[in-house]
Amino acid sequence: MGKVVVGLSGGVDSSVAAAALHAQGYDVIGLTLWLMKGKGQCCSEGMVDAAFICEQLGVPHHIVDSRELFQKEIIDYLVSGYEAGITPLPCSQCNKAVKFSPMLHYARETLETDTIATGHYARIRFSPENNRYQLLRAVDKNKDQSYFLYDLTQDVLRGTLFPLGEQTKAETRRIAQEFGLKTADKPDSQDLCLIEAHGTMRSFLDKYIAVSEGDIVDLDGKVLGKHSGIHHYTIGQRKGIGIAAAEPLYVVKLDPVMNRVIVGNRASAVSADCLVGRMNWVSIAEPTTPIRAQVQVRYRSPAVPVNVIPLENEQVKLVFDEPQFSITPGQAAVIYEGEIVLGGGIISGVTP
Ligand SMILES: Nc1ncnc2c1ncn2[C@@H]1O[C@H](COP(=O)(O)OP(=O)(O)OP(=O)(O)O)[C@@H](O)[C@H]1O
Repeated sequence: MGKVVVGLSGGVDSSVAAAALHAQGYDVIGLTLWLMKGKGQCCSEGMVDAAFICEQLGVPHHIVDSRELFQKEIIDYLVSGYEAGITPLPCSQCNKAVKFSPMLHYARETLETDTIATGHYARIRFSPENNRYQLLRAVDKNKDQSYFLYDLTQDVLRGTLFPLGEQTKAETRRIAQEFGLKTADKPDSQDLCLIEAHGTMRSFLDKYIAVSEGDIVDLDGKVLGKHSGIHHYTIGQRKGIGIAAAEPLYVVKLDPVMNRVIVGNRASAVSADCLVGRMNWVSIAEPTTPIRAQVQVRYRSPAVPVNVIPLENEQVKLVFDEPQFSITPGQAAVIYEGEIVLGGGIISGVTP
């Protein structure tokens, strides 16, 4: 069956991915990327649990110190994004720049194999019609992580296995019990790994970004109150604005130049279209004419019907059938056709 390098976080999903491939006859090698200092997944606790799983399976375990890469690609990216008034999405960036490509590189250079695997819930299949590896949603729609994987390249998809893509999370837990894995009852991670390590996004960002008080204003520029730094806010946010008003107020814009948070009613936080940059076309070649599709603008948002208009420089314009609430620069817009991820990119702005 050949050799496969399995990315082990120390959680139940990657443990089951490794155990299942091992049971199928693969030569499994566990690989844990050390991403941050501190306890928790991706950190010291995760490394120890991953080592335990490898010992249980009787397979080698490698640890690669990736803290510098994580700092540069994720922490610096987050901090500069929040300073600039956007709400960056770290997970897709981490998958692309910290996990998949570096893991595949390590597998090729050090372990002499072209195949890696992770415990992500998504599916990959080869389409002979257009000669591309396609990315699909997982069978378990509640666990589907395809949204975070839209930025993977054909080279990475060709070399990647997702052993959990066809099963539900409940089945994964049951299989973990059957294999008697130490991680079988380990709770699911609830949040971003960074947040689990730092408490809240706010406390994480406060370590890096100085408090800088400014005005909260309405759409006409009238000052309604004070904020303690635009990085504490995100588009569409309603709670925690701290201003009494006749109707609920939402954050509709963050202005880093004037250091202002702009708020308005719900109708003003709705957009008919948006621009998306840094597009990566996954399952199809870059289209040259508009296409009909569905788009997901946040991880937990439903996919909604959209016209996708290709523009120059890896950009598209999305025109929603129904205006969408809280389109947030920095988040990913992932374009689907049913189960298939056509492509995705980063929301760069909305048309006022
Ligand atoms: N530090 C790491 N080193 C190597 N692989 C990792 C690491 N963190 C995550 N992965 C891989 O990415 C997959 C998805 O990671 P994610 O952070 O979404 O965790 P998860 O869905 O809770 O999975 P798990 O239960 O395996 O932690 C994991 O199943 C694992 O294969």
